[in-house]
Amino acid sequence: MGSTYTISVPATSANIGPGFDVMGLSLSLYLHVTAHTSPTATPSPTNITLAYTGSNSSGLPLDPHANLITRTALYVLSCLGHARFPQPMSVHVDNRIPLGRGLGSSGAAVVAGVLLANAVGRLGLSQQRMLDYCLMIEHHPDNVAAALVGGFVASYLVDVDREGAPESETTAAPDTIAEDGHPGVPPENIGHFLRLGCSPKIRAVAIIPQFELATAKARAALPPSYKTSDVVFNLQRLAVLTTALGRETPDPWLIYRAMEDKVHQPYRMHLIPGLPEILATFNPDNTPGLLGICLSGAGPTILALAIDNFDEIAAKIRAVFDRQPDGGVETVYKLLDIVSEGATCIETADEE
Ligand SMILES: Nc1ncnc2c1ncn2[C@@H]1O[C@H](COP(=O)(O)OP(=O)(O)O)[C@@H](O)[C@H]1O
Ligand SMILES: N[C@@H](CCOP(=O)(O)O)C(=O)O
Repeated sequence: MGSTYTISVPATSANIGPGFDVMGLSLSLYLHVTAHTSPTATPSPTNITLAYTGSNSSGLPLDPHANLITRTALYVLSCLGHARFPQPMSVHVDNRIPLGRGLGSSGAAVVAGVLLANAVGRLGLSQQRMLDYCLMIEHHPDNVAAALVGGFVASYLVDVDREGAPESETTAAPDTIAEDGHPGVPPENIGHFLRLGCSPKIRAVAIIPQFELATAKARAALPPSYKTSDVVFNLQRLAVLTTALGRETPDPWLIYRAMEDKVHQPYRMHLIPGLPEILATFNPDNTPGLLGICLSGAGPTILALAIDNFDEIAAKIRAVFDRQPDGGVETVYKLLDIVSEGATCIETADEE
């Protein structure tokens, strides 16, 4: 008898201002992957037939060795001695997370691939071990940790020099890392995470420009070193932010200031028309309900955390994009919840 595996992975917003490569929030927008065993299908070198539906799939490769989800799954299986899927399977992807917008689409794809391998190969990997595999593909832990465990998550990689973690890449795209070759069996426990409190009153206003910005390009814009005062600026804010979002009644100005950043946003301004004005203009006094505003991940999406007046906040941010030169920047608005559940995988036995 065959089985069906249904995997859901949330989108994530990384950084939340000062927490570059550290913080992630999981959001109510999902990548869904369904895999059916096809016992009567002819075996193939990978045993995978891949198909996509939905709008966020154009241009994505259907070759199992090139596609980020199946490539990740094949990588995990190969580390554990399986050259391919144990039996022929049709894998169907319904992706609601827009690509290259700073909402963690690649992190979600990697997490889905690891969960898929774990399920079809009956590998019995712990959540911690799954994170190790994710980190061999996507070297910054913020998106994958939040997508895997859900909620408001802080994470770190162990020291690369002493404990063998993959070096945090600044220029390589997630896609190029695994295509370069097999990243190798991960060392144990290379990433650690902690779920933090987040008030249920907080919702996420996501303003998504209708252009893609590859994370690799936005990472390449960052400088090789930082001024001590800029690092201290971020550390001060990050320490406050970790607790400020969890208070039952969020303090808007405390959070607003705690979401400022001098480590990545200033260097990415030129890649997102409107970002300087958006960050400089709106605050809790002139925009009631607003708690804080930042670039989501590597951008170009803007993330505003808020407790009220969501549509008004969205309209103000969108108006800035509308006013940009050469006809403005088209945007889509999504009001998202911060979800406490991370990635899930459910197995059901097919009826005979
Ligand atoms: N569902 C998916 N299936 C296959 N590949 C995906 C999927 N989601 C993302 N990717 C890959 O990740 C790339 C986007 O990654 P990235 O530049 O890091 O942006 P994002 O901020 O969306 O994570 C896509 O161009 C694609 O190559
Ligand atoms: N910390 C990373 C986060 C990238 O997130 P994504 O959603 O844009 O892939 C960075 O800022 O580069």
